[in-house]
Formats: sequence, C-alpha cells, structure tokens
Amino acid sequence: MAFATSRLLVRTRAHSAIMKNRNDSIIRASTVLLKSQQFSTNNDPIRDKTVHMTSSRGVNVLHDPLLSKGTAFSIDERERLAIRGLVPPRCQEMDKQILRVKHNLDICETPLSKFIFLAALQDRNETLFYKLLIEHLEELAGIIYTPTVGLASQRSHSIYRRPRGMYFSSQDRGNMSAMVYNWPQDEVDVIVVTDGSRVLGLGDLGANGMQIPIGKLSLYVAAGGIRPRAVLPVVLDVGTNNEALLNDPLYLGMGHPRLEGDDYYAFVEEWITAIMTRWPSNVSNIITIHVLIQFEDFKYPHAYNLLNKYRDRITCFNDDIQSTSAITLAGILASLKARGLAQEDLSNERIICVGAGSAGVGVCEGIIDCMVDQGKVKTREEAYRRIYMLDQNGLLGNSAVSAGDKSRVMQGPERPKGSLDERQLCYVKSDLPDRMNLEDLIEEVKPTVLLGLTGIGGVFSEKAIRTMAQHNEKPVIFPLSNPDTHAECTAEQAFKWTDGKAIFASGSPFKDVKLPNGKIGRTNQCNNSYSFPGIGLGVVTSKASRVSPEMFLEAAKAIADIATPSQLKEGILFPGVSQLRHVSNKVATRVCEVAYQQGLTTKKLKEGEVLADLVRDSMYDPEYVPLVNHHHMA
Ligand SMILES: O=C([O-])CC(=O)C(=O)O
Ligand SMILES: [Mg+2]
Repeated sequence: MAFATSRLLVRTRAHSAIMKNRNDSIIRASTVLLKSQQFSTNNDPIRDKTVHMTSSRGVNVLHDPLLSKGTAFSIDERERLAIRGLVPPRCQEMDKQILRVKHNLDICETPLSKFIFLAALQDRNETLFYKLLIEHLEELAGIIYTPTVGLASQRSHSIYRRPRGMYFSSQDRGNMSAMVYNWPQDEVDVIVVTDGSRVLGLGDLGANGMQIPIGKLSLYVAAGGIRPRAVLPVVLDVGTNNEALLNDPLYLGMGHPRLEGDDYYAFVEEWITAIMTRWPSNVSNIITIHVLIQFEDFKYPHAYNLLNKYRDRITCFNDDIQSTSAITLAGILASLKARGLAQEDLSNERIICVGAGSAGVGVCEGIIDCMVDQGKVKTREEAYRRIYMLDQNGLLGNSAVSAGDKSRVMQGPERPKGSLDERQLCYVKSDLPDRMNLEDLIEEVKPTVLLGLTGIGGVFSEKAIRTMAQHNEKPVIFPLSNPDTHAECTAEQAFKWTDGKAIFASGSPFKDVKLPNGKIGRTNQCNNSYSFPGIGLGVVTSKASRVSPEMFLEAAKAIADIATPSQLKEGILFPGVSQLRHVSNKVATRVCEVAYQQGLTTKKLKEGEVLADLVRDSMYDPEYVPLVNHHHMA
C-alpha cells in the first residue's frame, strides 16, 4: 500500500515540520512557558521543568482550575502569587492529594455521585483531576464517560453546579461572532460540539447534551494528551423535542421545539463562521492558529448533512459516523485474526448491521472503504452486497423505496417516513423478502458478524444469537449501542446463547463472563474512545488542514494490529481501556503519516526526526509546573 512504502520518507519530513510548529505555538501562546533554570525558583520542589507564566494572583490563582494546585503550592509560589495564608500551611505533594481524592471518590455510593465528585474536582484542580483519571483510567472512564455520562446527561439540569464550555442558543443568533471572544483562551486545539439531538442511544436531551462534549474532551486530554487549556466543549441549543424536559421547571435549555430545515442549518453556519474567525483554520495553505471540530451526537440525517457540508471546508469530523466506524472496523479486522483468518479476508464476510442511523451507516461505509482498499472487491457495489442493513422495520428492502426512485431521496423532516436516503439505498437487497426480520435473515444469509447500532436495548433476541452460533464456530456479536442499558444484548446473554463461543464487543463496558466450563468469556469495549483521541492528537500534532477518510482507515488498521496472537486466541480484540494512551499514540502517529502523505500539511520535518517520538513528546502529562506571576518577573 502506498502509505507503507513512503512511510520512512514521511517520517523525516513530518518530524521537522512538527518541531517548527511546536516552537511557533510556544511563541504565540498567551501564557508563555520558559525553562525554570532561567529564573530564580529557590526551593521550588519541581526543577528541570517548564514554568508557567500567569497574570493571575491571589484567590484568582486558587480558583482557576487550570492554575490551582490546591495544597501543593510551594512556599516560594505562595509568596510570589500572593496566596500566603490562603491555603493550609503544609505543602502537600501530588501523591498525597491523590490518596485523599481517591478515598473521597471511593466513599461515594453511586456512579452518579462519583460523577458529581469528579466534575467538582475538575472544576477545582484540572491537573489533579487528570492525574487521577489517568492513574485509574479503566475505572473512571465508566464514570466520566459511557455509561454514567448517559445518566448524568439525563439528570444534567438537576445536578447542575458550575458552568463549563460554551452554550450557543437560538436567542444568540446574530451575536455568535462576538460571543466567541468571551472564551478566555486564545489557543484552542479541539472543540467537541453537539446539538443534543441524539445523545448516545438516549435520544433528544437538548442542552443537557453538554455532558457529552465535556466527557469526550476529558478523554481527549487523558487518553489523547491534548492540553486541558486547549479544549472547548460546546452545545448548540436549537431547542428540544423532549416533552419531559420542556415541562421541567429546572431544565436549563431553550424551552421551544427544535429549529429545523433552513433555520437549523443557518444557525450552525453562523456558529462555524464565528469559530473560524476566532480560531482560524488553514487559510489557503498558510497555516495559522488551528482548531479541530468534532461533531458529536447529532441525529440522522443532520449528522451526515453537516459532515458533507463542512468536511472539505474546515478541519472537522463526525465522531459517531467516522470514529465509531474506525473502531468497529478494527474490531472486525481483529476478529478475523481471532478466527484464524487474515485481515484480507474481510471481503468474504457476511455482515448484518441492525441500525441505519448515523452510527450504523457510518460503520458500514468504513467497512466498505476497507474492502475496496484491500482490492478483493472490484467495485463498491460488490462490497455493498456483503452487508445487510436493517432499520426498525426489518431488512432494507424494496418497499421502503422503489429502487432508483430518486424523487423519494430527500433530507430532513420532509423525507417520508419509512423511505431511505441515498446512503441507506446502497444497502437495499431486492433479491430477499422485503422487510425480513432479523431471525429469518440470519437463518437465510448465515452471517459471520452481527452488529447492533440501534440505540434500542435487547433487540438481539435469543433466537437470533443462537442461530448465529449454529452457523459459526465463533460468531462475532457486537452490540454497540450506548450506554449499557441500550446495548442490543448483554455479554452474559451473548456467551450463554452461543455456549461461550461468541467473540464479543460492546460500545459500553461489560465485565468478562465466567462460563460453565470454567473458562472466561472475554468482553471487549469497542468504543470510539479508542479512535477519536488518537485521531485528534494526530491532526493537532501534524496541523493537518483536513481530516481524511484514509486517516480513519489507517487508524482502524493500527488498532487492529495491537492485540497479540495469544490475546486474540482468548477473544481479546483490543488492549484494555487502561492502555488508551498507548493506543492513541499509535493511532496519532499513523494519522500524522497520512497527513504528510496526502499533503494535508505543509510543515517540514528535520532529517532523522521520528514522528512516533514527536507524537509521544507532544502528549500532555498532568504534572504541576512552577507558576510565576508576570509582575514578579518584572
Ligand atoms: O460516547 C460513546 O460512548 C460513544 C458514542 O459516541 C455514542 O454512543 O454516541
Ligand atoms: Mg457519540
């Protein structure tokens, strides 16, 4: 493949370009980082690190979560930042602080109370929050991210404490280009934005959807090494159609039905224009300040329409369509190896995808891209024949659309219910009974892989899964909807109904299952958290101007290559969530290579510089650095 042959050359060029970028970004940073030895930092516990220059003093330092160290300020710092006497006398090191916060977290009785505790910690001291998160990533990802973030989103208005991120609402139309200057950071690397219209598999949660960008960006920092001060969570509050929220006096979003049609797209356009003015992306190859926009949890078909509208204009991607696709493809590729097959056998698979929304269609497009890339199918049409897609009415068949009738291919609410758009149309199977149900379809086509992207808990019936097991030595069962309560089946069910033969992956975490024969049924978390942090890190590090489909394809291959043969044999497809930083590093390196290969960045690399090292070195590590006040310097 082309990427492989030129990788060496790309490495050297890419590296020097990125070094220059880093220097540029350090110089233009509003808060300047300098070597500590250049200043008198007498008795500072931390030497040989950078210092952080700030214009803040006194309580403003203590109450800024990006600056605060809680009880860890040194005597020197207390003096020069005018906080002497404002904190308890003992200077405590971070490991002691970690002991305290972990203990306080452990005595929280419910996942939701842990969520609230962690949010409060993040609002007090981000460095400590990220240290704790990284040290206990596997345990805490399930709190700040799926599944608990789902519950926190549903309750967001009643557990509200402090604001985080930015809200743009229907009453802000005409003002967004001024509002963006209310955000205090001049440098933003990643924005995650949602309109709250399809929060995980939970549907329309309006402005409560804010918890999702916050959670995703926490993973961007913890797993992807993006700097905490360079992330911005955003909600576009265009109203909600959720009656319960509209009638709830505590709800904090706009109390009207969603804007749709032209009003909706004009709203998003105004927001994008405001963002691009405040943090311009690449302008005709002259790379200026750069921001990556991740669209998150937009309902179908808005998710696709926005992606298609902006993907060639700005640096953006849609997480549910593209990163879910990358990780699911990685799971299927790894499962081929786990079944003793080669990754190149993908085109021989028969795949059923239950769910035809943004995630379902996105996942299948990624699989098709890979089949075409492997060259075993001649055309995309041939690849489409390997995938059977169902929506809530069964197999996509003739009745939903009289094939070729483009007049029915419409977007948005105007589209007649039950009809398909041009993306879903590709999967219509005219040679099978129309609207066949899942069980009959499995019996008929004997699929090797069963994917669930419906958002509806329990749609994989016992009969469906048992039939999968009849036809496969190792049936691949991926109930991918989030959170766990919306998974198409549980891990217990998948292993029980396949007599322990399943290769299992879910969107939200499930515990391994003890099988009656004493063996362990291994569960895998096939969640886009394996892909988006690394893709973002790669784009930010390489300063790529666009996020290309090849980046997702290469990310999938990189992730599929991580599990060892013995892990694969046991049914382990990915390393555990505790290894996310390692996975992100690998993904980001591959993404950088693609960026250089495709000419999506113009920065030069120095001779001999290695891209993988550069990615690793650019990752944020939560450690306290000495704080110095501008006035003190003068
Ligand atoms: O957030 C997650 O766990 C995965 C995701 O993007 C979704 O389900 O919408
Ligand atoms: Mg999502």
